[in-house]
Amino acid sequence: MLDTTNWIVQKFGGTSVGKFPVQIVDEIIKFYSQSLNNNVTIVCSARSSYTKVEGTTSRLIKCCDLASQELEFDDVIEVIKQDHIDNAEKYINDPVLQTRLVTDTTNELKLVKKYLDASKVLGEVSTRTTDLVMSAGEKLSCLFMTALCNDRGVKAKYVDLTHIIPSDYNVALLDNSFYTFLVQALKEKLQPFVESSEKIVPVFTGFFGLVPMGLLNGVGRGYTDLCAALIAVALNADELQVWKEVDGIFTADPRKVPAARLLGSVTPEEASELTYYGSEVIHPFTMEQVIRSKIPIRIKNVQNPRGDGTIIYPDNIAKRGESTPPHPPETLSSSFFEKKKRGATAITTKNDIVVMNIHSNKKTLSHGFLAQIFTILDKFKLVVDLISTSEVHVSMALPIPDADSMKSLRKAVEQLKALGTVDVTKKMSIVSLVGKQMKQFIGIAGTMFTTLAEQGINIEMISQGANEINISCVIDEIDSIKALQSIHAKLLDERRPLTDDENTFISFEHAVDERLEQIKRLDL
Ligand SMILES: Nc1ncnc2c1ncn2[C@@H]1O[C@H](COP(=O)(O)OP(=O)(O)O)[C@@H](O)[C@H]1O
Ligand SMILES: N[C@@H](CC(=O)OP(=O)(O)O)C(=O)O
Repeated sequence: MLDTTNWIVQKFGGTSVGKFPVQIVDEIIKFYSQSLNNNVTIVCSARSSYTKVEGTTSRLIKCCDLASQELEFDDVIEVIKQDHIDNAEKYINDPVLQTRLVTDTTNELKLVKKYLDASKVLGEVSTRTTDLVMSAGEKLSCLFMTALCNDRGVKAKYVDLTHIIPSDYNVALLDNSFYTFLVQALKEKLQPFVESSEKIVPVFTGFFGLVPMGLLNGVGRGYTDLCAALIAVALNADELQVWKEVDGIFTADPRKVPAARLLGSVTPEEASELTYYGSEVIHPFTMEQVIRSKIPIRIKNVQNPRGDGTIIYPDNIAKRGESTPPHPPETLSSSFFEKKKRGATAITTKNDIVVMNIHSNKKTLSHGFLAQIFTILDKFKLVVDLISTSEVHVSMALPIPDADSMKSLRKAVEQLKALGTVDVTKKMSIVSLVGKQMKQFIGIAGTMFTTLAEQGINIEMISQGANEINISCVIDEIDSIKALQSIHAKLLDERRPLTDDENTFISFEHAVDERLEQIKRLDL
């Protein structure tokens, strides 16, 4: 028998809560908890009415920046307050629930003001204060979603995770011992719901506490995915559902490549690479936690809740309760296990890339040369996405998405000039072809680069990722859409004629779903 707990964790992003709250309650939470009779836990991010960059988290971070410069931030808090009060008045019908929500919202923002007033006097906002201020985004969003559930006939209870990590808890790294500690703490928060005879949906703030080095440094934006993953682990959930405004993971960004196809399944490694190289699908730290507990992740669309979505699951690990894949039950068709995806899975681009070339002046030994370069980059907190080196020459692609990182780059270049000649090319883009099986597929890199040449696109730098599931190159940003569309047409469009190398190509897209279905039918 499959070992199920009947718990499902549903994570809703900030723009989904901002734009589709009623659909979330009526068509998603109600469907799973009432029609399918699952036990549902929901985890929400801070609301964004339009886009994440203009959303509540971004506004709260802005308040921290202003306070650290001893500038006024009250206007920004007022915008957040008004936005949430208007929202409460628009969606919550029950007057008691509405009044309570408005009061709770006002009180949370008073607290934010108190923290920031103190910081403004000091002219410094500590990482702890930044975390406390940011936590308000998820608190406001979850107070609202709890009220909305109760208003629409789904019994729900708000759970605040801001203080789940004790203030004296100290670690230098967010390693497995930290996550194990957090999962245990989450289990304690969940216990009353698990033991309750009444069905109550816990609404967890998608902000999991004040981490020792600060959440932005330790995890970064998009932390709610990780929070939801840890809750799924604590519940031993049957599935973690990440609800977005896209049907799942496509072979390319569907906004840029109209011919992109929805993928039935991808591996966690592929999902991580796609997210890192420009397709913001899921926070990369999320996967490790749930996969360790053998919990599948499903990406689904709030605007199309009955769609299958995309499942993220390893192709070499048995699901919970399932025998290990190398020894499949004999009744499973052997052809099923022989299916191999032979080509690329998806293509993505990442803009705002700067290419930096450094030619050594040969005054340092080659090993010292690289060490010094990285010491300088580290000092200015600059990240290197791709690198190619020879003894005296280094080419690097660095993501420089904003004015602050550009300032850091300029300072770094000044210091790097002591090592040799440095040149910098801005407005570049990384094109990455991702696929778990690509490493056995010899012609694929050749086809990718020939396609770019045919389109007259100049390649500045090439790198085949060390993990062998990613082939990347750097091109001019202006050519990125043309590159995406032409490589997609050659290597990912199913209607294209197969190349010689690909005549054994068999689609693997629904492999995980199929495998689970077959095993369920066997009633092991
Ligand atoms: N390969 C891809 N598959 C699916 N979406 C992609 C891909 N690459 C880029 N995207 C874009 O990522 C976005 C993710 O969805 P969205 O729900 O807007 O994110 P969020 O959860 O952060 O609000 C979509 O707008 C989509 O166009
Ligand atoms: N609100 C946070 C956390 C988050 O995960 O957001 P979202 O789920 O909307 O990407 C952020 O903006 O980074």
